[in-house]
Amino acid sequence: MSSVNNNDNSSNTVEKLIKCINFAAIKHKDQRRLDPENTPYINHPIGVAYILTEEAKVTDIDVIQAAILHDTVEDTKTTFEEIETHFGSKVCSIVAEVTDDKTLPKETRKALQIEHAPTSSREAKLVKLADKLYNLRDLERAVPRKWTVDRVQQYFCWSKKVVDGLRGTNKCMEDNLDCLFKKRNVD
Ligand SMILES: Nc1nc2c(ncn2[C@@H]2O[C@H](COP(=O)(O)OP(=O)(O)O)[C@@H](OP(=O)(O)OP(=O)(O)O)[C@H]2O)c(=O)[nH]1
Ligand SMILES: [Mn+2]
Repeated sequence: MSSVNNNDNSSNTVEKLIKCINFAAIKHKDQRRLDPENTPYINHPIGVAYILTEEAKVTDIDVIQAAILHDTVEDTKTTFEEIETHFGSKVCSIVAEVTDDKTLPKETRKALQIEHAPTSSREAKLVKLADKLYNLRDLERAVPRKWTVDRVQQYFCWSKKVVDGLRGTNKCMEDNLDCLFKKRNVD
């Protein structure tokens, strides 16, 4: 029966995704976005994964899992050991590539993103492109609490420098990002 075959593959994929979503939801449970509505933080990693599946047409399950988990180590007490134990070494390595070291000064972290973008793996580049696209769209939608108009513009300018190092990875996301940069006169 064909349903047996279908079930084998797709139920495994669904299980992996629900496991990631559940893990990230628990880890981010006390966090909110900085928008005026205090949106739950988990909307961001889920939205990043949704950009990858719906717009970028990415089907690599490791990339989608890494997208859902991408801010857990950076922004919560989650460790890379936990990620590796629950989700394996491939997903863990993608998450590691897109995780900033929050012990470094902000200026250094921002410079390192620009420096590391061109040499990162294709999988990490996909997650980074979707992360930037989500955050820039979010900035268009609402200005985060305590952010000045100038800070918003600086974020666009810095993002363009990171994105320039990620090019040649996914036309759909790069075109969408370029539209946003153009609207802001960022080049
Ligand atoms: N646009 C927007 N961003 C918000 C909001 N709430 C939280 N953020 C987060 O803020 C981060 C960008 O703010 P910054 O001040 O530049 O960065 P920092 O957290 O590293 O200090 C993003 O982190 P990130 O996802 O790790 O990406 P990255 O920009 O550090 O690469 C983004 O997810 C919101 O309401 N709108
Ligand atoms: Mn993020």
